[in-house]
Amino acid sequence: MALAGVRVIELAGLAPAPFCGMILSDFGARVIRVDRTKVSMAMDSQARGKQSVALNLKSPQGVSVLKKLCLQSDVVLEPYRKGVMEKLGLGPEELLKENPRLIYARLTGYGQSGSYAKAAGHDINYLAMSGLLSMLGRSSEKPYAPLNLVADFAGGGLMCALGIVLALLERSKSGRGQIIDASMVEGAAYVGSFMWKSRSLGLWNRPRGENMLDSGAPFYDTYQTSDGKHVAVGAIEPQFYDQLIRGLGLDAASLPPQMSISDWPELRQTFHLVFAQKTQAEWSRIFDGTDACVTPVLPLDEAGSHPHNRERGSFLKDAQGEISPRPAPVLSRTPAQPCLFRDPVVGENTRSVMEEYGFDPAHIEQLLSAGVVECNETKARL
Ligand SMILES: C[C@H](CCC[C@@H](C)[C@H]1CC[C@H]2[C@@H]3[C@H](O)C[C@@H]4C[C@H](O)CC[C@]4(C)[C@H]3C[C@H](O)[C@]12C)C(=O)SCCNC(=O)CCNC(=O)[C@H](O)C(C)(C)COP(=O)(O)OP(=O)(O)OC[C@H]1O[C@@H](n2cnc3c(N)ncnc32)[C@H](O)[C@@H]1OP(=O)(O)O
Repeated sequence: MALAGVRVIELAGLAPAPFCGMILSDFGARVIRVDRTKVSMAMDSQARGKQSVALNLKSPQGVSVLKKLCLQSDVVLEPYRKGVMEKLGLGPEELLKENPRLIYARLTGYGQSGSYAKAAGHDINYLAMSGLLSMLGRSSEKPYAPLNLVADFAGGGLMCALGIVLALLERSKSGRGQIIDASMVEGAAYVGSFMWKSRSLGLWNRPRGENMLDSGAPFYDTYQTSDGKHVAVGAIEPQFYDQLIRGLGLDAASLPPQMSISDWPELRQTFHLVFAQKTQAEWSRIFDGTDACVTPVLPLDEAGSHPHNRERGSFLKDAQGEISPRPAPVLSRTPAQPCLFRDPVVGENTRSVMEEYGFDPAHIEQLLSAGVVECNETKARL
C-alpha cells in the first residue's frame, strides 16, 4: 500500500483528526491512537485499522512515553486547542528537536495564529468563517449547514491528510520533517475555491438559493416521487436538459427556455407535478441509460446495494457486518486495503505497542501500576 511503513501517532480527537487518521491507515500507514486513561469507550467512529494506547498525558511519565513514541514515528497528529501541546511540553519545537524527521500535524478550527486561534468551535463555526455557509440554503431561508461535512471532513480531516502526504513526499527529498498548520476555516474555504473564483462568471449573483447551482434552477434540484422518495436532477447542459424534458414526457415547445430565470418558479412547479406522478424506481427505469442526469436519492442503507455501486464494490462490509464506504480513490497498483477487523478497545494495544517501541517489561508494569498507562487486553477479548 502507498503509505506502508509510515508510523502515525494520532492523539484522540472528536471527528476531523480521526478521519485523517483513518485515511492514512486505509492507505497502509500504521496508526496508533493515543487515548486518555479512565475512559469507558472510544468515541472514535473512524478507527478502522488503528491501534489504541491509553496514556495519561497529565503525568510527566506519560509525556515521556509519548515523546518516545514520537521519536520513532513519522507523523504526530494533534487535534487540540492552540497551546495545549506546548503546555504539556509536547510542542513541535520540543518534538522536532528530538526527531527532525517528524511531521507534526496540527488540526484545528482557526489555525495556530489570529485572534480566534484559542477559541472553541465546531464545524458550523468554521464553515461560517470560511464564507461558504452564507451561500448554503434555500431561497428566503436562513443559512443551512450540510451536516458537518465541509469543515470537519473535507476542509479538515481530508485536507490535513493531504498536508501529511505532501510533507512525507517532500521529506523523501530533504530528509526533514515540518509542522502542518491545518485550519478548518482555511481548508473549507480552499475546498470552496470554485465559489470564489467563479463569481466573475455571474454564477452567484443572485440571493442564496436562487442561483443555478444552489437549488435556484429547476433543472438542478431534488424532487419528491409518488412513493415519498426523491430524485436528484442535475441536467445543466442543453443536450442533457433536452433528455430530461423528453424523459418527463414534456413538450419542449410548450415550456419556457431553460435559462429564462424569471420562468424558473413556473418550470419548477411543472417538474414537481410530473415527478410526483411516478415512483422513484419508475423514474430510474426511465432515466437509467440516458444522459438526463437524473438519479435516485439513496439513503445510506440503500447506497451499497445500488447496482452501480455494487458492481464497483464501492462499499465494504466489516467483520461486524457494518457497511461503510471503501477508501477512495482507487490506486491501480497499490490500492488501499482497509482493515475489516473490529475497532480497537481503548488501551487494547498499550502493552504490545510499548514493547515494540522499546520499553522494557518492568518499566511497562511500573507505568501500569502508577496509572500512567492502561492496558485493556482482557476487555478486548470479551
Ligand atoms: C461537530 C463536530 C463534533 C461532533 C462530535 C460529537 C460526535 C461529540 C461531541 C460531544 C459528544 C458527546 C458528549 O461528550 C457527551 C457524551 C459523552 C459520552 O462519553 C458519550 C456520549 C456523549 C453524548 C458524546 C457523544 C459524541 O462523542 C459527541 C456528541 C466537530 O465540529 S469536531 C471539531 C471540533 N474542533 C476541533 O477539533 C478544533 C481543534 N480543537 C479544539 O478547538 C478543542 O479541542 C475543542 C474541540 C474546542 C475542545 O476543547 P476542550 O476544551 O474540550 O479541549 P482542548 O482545549 O483541546 O484541550 C484538551 C485537553 O485534554 C487534555 N488531554 C488530551 N489528551 C489527553 C490524555 N491522553 N491524557 C490526559 N489529558 C489529555 C489536554 O491536556 C487538554 O487539557 P487542558 O484543557 O487542561 O489543557
